[in-house]
Order: sequence, then structure tokens, then C-alpha cells
Amino acid sequence: MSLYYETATILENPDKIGGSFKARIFKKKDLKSKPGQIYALVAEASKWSRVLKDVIEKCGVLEEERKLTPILALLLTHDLLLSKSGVAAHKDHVLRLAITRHKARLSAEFTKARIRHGFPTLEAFREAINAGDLDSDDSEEGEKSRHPRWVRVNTIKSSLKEQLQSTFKGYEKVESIGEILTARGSRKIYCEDPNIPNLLALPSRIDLGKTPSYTKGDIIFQDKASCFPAYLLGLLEQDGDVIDGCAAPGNKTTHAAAIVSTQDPGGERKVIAFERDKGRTEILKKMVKLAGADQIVTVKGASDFIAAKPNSPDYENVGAILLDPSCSGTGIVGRDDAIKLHLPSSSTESTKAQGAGSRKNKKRKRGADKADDKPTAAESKEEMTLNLDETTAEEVPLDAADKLTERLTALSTFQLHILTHAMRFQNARKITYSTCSIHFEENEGVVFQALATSVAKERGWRVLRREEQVEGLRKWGRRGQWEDGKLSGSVVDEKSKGGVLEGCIRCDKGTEEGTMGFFVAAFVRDGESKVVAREGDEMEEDVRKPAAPTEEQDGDEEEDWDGFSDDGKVAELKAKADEVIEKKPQAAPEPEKKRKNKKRRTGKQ
Ligand SMILES: C[S@@+](CC[C@H](N)C(=O)[O-])C[C@H]1O[C@@H](n2cnc3c(N)ncnc32)[C@H](O)[C@@H]1O
Repeated sequence: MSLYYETATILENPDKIGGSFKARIFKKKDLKSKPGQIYALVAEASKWSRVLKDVIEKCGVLEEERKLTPILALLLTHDLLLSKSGVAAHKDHVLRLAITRHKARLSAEFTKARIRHGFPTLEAFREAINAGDLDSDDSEEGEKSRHPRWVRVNTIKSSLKEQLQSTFKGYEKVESIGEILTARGSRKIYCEDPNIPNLLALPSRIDLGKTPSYTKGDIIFQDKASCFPAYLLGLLEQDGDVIDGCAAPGNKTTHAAAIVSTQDPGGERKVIAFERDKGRTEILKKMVKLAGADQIVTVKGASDFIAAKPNSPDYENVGAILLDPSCSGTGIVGRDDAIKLHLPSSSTESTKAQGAGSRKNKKRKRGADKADDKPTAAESKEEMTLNLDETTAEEVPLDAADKLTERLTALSTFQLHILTHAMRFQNARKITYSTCSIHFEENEGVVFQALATSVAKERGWRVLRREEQVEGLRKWGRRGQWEDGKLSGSVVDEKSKGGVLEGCIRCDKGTEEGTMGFFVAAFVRDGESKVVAREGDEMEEDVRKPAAPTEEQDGDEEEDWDGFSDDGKVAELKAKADEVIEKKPQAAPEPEKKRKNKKRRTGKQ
């Protein structure tokens, strides 16, 4: 199957596979084309689609070429007119022939379009398209779907001041995230985030991926919400070492390391990063190195945090734990969220589009030129805008609602298990628990259940109240939400319920705040604890028995590792994670090498 048939099939998604477009590409097992090539083709074609749709329609290509669907016509015209290497198919390939037949007319219409838009050269036209200057999605929805490019300055290697004077020199400072969200194209503006220190919001079209500061790890692409957990820990010098229990790809690990490094110039404190998955461990290591955090972070690669012994001397200095476990990922906003494909339509009723790239079509391609199939739903639309990123929850069709419930139960059971495990660490006084899920079951539901466990009660864990939180998050308005009928009455203490919900923090996607959907709560414990965690404690005293999730998606932070980003290799990772089926708990790791306790935290027993 050619690149074009394969791409069209994934776009059409006849099997209704969930997940973002990127994830769908990486999920597909039998691709002949490179996933990166498919993604690049769609990303590029989408930028030009508003122009090309018009060009194709003016030339009447769909009326004449019965082999071409709107998607195929768009992809092929893009490559014919705009790709340096032209149409990526053999010169006798049926699709290549179908489009090159119209080359002269298509080129002429394209030139007219360029002139109509006021660009003297193709280069100028290209620049404007890349900058998004021709986008005219002025609707409220359009604004909502935009997402800032969030940039965290990595204070291990640089400073905000330094970055403003170098990478962002010449950028204009604006006062609200709203201005960033509504900025046209790649206007050079930035907003200093009012909640998270050293975080900047920029218009999404600004391409910083090739800047030296990005490739050197001086700046990190990290969604605002994803910066909440490390910041909410409110780390202090006396908190000692920090564990990140679910670390890869490592955005929160390096954020925690950056905070620790400012408090501990002597380099005594450590961030211990657990990552169960082998492949993701490699990404974590790369990320830690690039961030210059390798002196601070000890990576426990291919290690299950649940198998780590809370009373081990290795963790004696651990005062804080960051837990960002696998979740449904339903809060994720893909960077390709705003990518839209404007498809050409045929002006005559007689054009019967053939299913692009499906087996059926392949047969047709080889043989008969029958064009009497009904157009697919997508093809029959006069003008179709494809939103390429679909996050799973909203996409779950009604008949799959049961599956969602099952999946949420499995995930939340695992999340509760890992959270209560963290509560056992002998000297831990602070924990943040976060997910990039929008579901109560994985969020407030887990918090209330954790509070009801005997380990939480015995050790004095409670939710950090809003008024105790670091300033930037105290003033964050979106707080925990209650959903009736999701938890049994015995789990929830009615008296403290309101305070707990107020202590929980939520971020919603598609708001004027420009974040992904996210949840975080901090747990703290005060005073002396009567019960020290028993090694190998089982969960029989907990509200629910632990069970490994049957399916999980490793949400946060995206996708194909192409550097230092929330956005990078993570589509691939998410696709992989979708397949993760925890059939049995991993074997305990080799005995931990005893680390010399340089700094025993005597006051915290
Ligand atoms: C949501 S992702 C973490 C994202 C990360 N905190 C960040 O900000 O870049 C969850 C990660 O936890 C890992 N994980 C899940 N269960 C684990 C366990 N029991 N021990 C260690 N790692 C685990 C998954 O493999 C996955 O890489």
C-alpha cells in the first residue's frame, strides 16, 4: 500500500481506533511507510489545506479522477506542488498518474491563489503558511482549541533572565494568557505565568524546536499543569531526598531536580526516579542528562516503585514523594489538537469517492474501476475539518461505556495501591498524587479512598489544605469536584469532604487558561507517626484490594522522542502504553545498593 493509501486509511480511521492521530500511527503494526513520514505528510498538508482545497476544487480534480477521494487528492496535490521530492510513488503508480495529469492546471490555480493572498514568491507564501498567518479560525471554538506553547526554563542550566535576554530577545511581554491564546500566527510575544515560577506561555505556532536553548536543555516544553506536582510539593531544604515513583519521560523529575538544586548547591540531596518500563527508562535517562540533572537524579531504571521497600536505608532521607502514575490520559491535549484538514469537495453529485486506502480500495486500485460504492461518511461531507487529535474519553462511543468503567476501575485500583505504598515510606512527609485524567474515579475518588486506608490513618496523612499551599497554587481557582454515587459513604468523612475537595487542584482542557486536563493533590503528615511502615505490608487493610490495571495509558507528555519535550516521542510511548497489560506484578528488583546516608534527617522519625 502506498504512503498515500496508508495515510488516508489512518485519517479515516475506519476501525474507530481511539487515541490521537499520532498514537494511531504508532499503533498500526503493518505499516509499509515510516510513521514519521505519514505524520509529516499530514502535518504539512494540513497547513496548506485551506489553500489546496480551493485549488483542487477549481480544477475539478475530484470530478475527473474517480480514483481519488478528497483526502487522497489533498495529500497528492500537496506533494505534487509543494514537496521537494514530489509525489512519493512510482511514475506509473495509479495515484501518481491521477494527480500529475492535472499538474499544469493545479500549478496555475496555485499561483493564482498565491497572488490573490498577496505573496510575490512561493518562499514568502510558505513562510506565512508556516507562521499560521492565513489561519482564520476566529470562532470562539477555534480560540478554545488553541493551546499555548508552554516553556519551562530549566534553572539547572539557565535562568529566566538569561532566556529572556537570549532565546526570547525581541519578544514582547504580554500580561495575559488570553492574549497568547488569541495571538495570530507566530507573533513574538510571551507571558510569564502567574502561577508557576520560571514558566512562559508563547503562541502555539512559535517553533522553538531548533533553538540552541531547546536542544541544549536550557528550556523544556512542559504543559503548565504538568508543572504543578513538583511545585506543589513545596520542597524545603529539610525535605531531604525526593522520590519520583513514576518518572518517564521525566518532565516532573527534572522539575523537582531543578527545585532541589536551587536549595542545595552542595549537591547532597537526591531525586530518586523509578521507572518500570525499560524503553521509557532510556528516554528518562536521556532527558535527565540533557537537563543537566544527572548529578541530582538517580535513575532506578526498569524498577517497580511498588517493589521498593519503604524501610530500606536507601530511602531513609526521603522526605517527599512525587507520584504521577499511569492513567487514562483523558486530559491530554495533543499538540496536533489544532491541526485541521480542509478537504476539497466535488461539485457534482456524480463523484463517488472510493474508500481511501482501505482493502476494498486496494482491490479496486488493482482491478476494476467501479465507482459505485457509497461515499464514506467522511467523504460525503461537502467540507470536512478533521481534528486530528481525539482524546479517548470523549471519543468513547456509548456502546463502549462499560469498557470505560472497567478500565477506570482497574486504573484507580492500581493508582490507590501505588499511592498507599508511597504513604508507607518511613520519613516521607509530603506526597503529590497527580494524573492527566479528567475522571473523578482516578482523581478525587483515589484521594478519598487513600485517606480512608489504615496506613493513611495510622501514619497521619491528610490532604494539604488550600491555605497551606505554595502561593502560586493557592490562588489557582479550579479545585476538586465531587461526583455523587461514585464512592461509598463509608469512605468519605462528610465533615472534612469540603476541605479535601478544596485542597485538590484541577485543570480543565479547552479553557482560557490554556492547560491540559489534569489533577493533583498533595498529602502531608504532621507530628510523630506511631506506626512505622512494615516492610512487605500487604493491602488487606486498605479499602480495596490492589489489582494491576488491565490497560493503562501513560499520559502526560507526549509522544515521539525528538528532543526535550512534552510533545516529543510520546505518541509512540502512548501507543505502546495502550498495549501495556499488567498481567502480574514485576519481580522485586535486585537488592538496592545501600547509599551512604550523608545526611540523616534526625528530626523526622
Ligand atoms: C504518566 S507517566 C509519568 C510521566 C512523568 N511523570 C512526566 O512528567 O514526564 C507514568 C509512568 O509511570 C510508569 N510506571 C507505572 N507504574 C509504575 C511502577 N509501579 N513503578 C515505576 N514506574 C511505573 C509508567 O511506565 C510511565 O512511564
